[in-house]
Amino acid sequence: MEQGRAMLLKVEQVEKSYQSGAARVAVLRGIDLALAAGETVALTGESGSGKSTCLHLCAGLDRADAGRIAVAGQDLSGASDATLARLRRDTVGLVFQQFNLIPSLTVAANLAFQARLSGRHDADWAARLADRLGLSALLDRYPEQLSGGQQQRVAIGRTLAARPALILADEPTGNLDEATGDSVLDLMLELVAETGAGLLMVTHSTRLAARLNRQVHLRGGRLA
Ligand SMILES: Nc1ncnc2c1ncn2[C@@H]1O[C@H](COP(=O)(O)OP(=O)(O)OP(=O)(O)O)[C@@H](O)[C@H]1O
Repeated sequence: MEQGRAMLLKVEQVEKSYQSGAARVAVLRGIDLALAAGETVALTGESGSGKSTCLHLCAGLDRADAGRIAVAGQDLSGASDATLARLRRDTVGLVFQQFNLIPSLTVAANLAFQARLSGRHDADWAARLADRLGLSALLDRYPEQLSGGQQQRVAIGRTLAARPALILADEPTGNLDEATGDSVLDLMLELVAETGAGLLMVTHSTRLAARLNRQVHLRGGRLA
């Protein structure tokens, strides 16, 4: 599978544990994962199994205790904080459960924010995204004037607007009802296909997971 396809994300024997009181709790005990450009992978696992931890490490938001993670050929292990920040600005798009919208900016400005930072703002693409995400009538509103589901769609749009090579999404449709969640996932998959990005998406739903190219399951600190 690796031949001829650029590996966007390569995780090798990654370990991570947390201090809990006097004890050290091993959350990831040597996980391996490879994701190619254009590939969509669902990451499932019980609550507390380490899915968010895995995504945080891949985004360079936290560092692994052992093993190696490379994103678009960049090794994160020895990378400086500045390099990791640049990677998040230029290469990786994050959609987390907390939407982290900027309260003082309108929906339109929130949508454009990431793309502007990475120098990839494209007004036509942003307008198309807003339209497809059902946000066109809400562009002048502020985040506090939106429902949870609307905020989630802005968070998704903001990430896609910057056309990241790798999208890391933590339950991106978690706040949406089933029908809206389905249509937002449809759209995400369509846009991911259109931009050629790779997608690693955490979900609790086996039904949604089945719609991605591949499913990996985290159990006992290992991926299967
Ligand atoms: N910063 C931290 N300090 C200590 N323990 C942590 C920290 N972050 C996560 N943990 C613990 O690590 C384990 C894995 O957490 P994580 O959030 O990665 O799981 P998850 O699979 O994403 O769970 P959920 O599906 O409930 O979001 C949990 O037991 C959690 O309590």
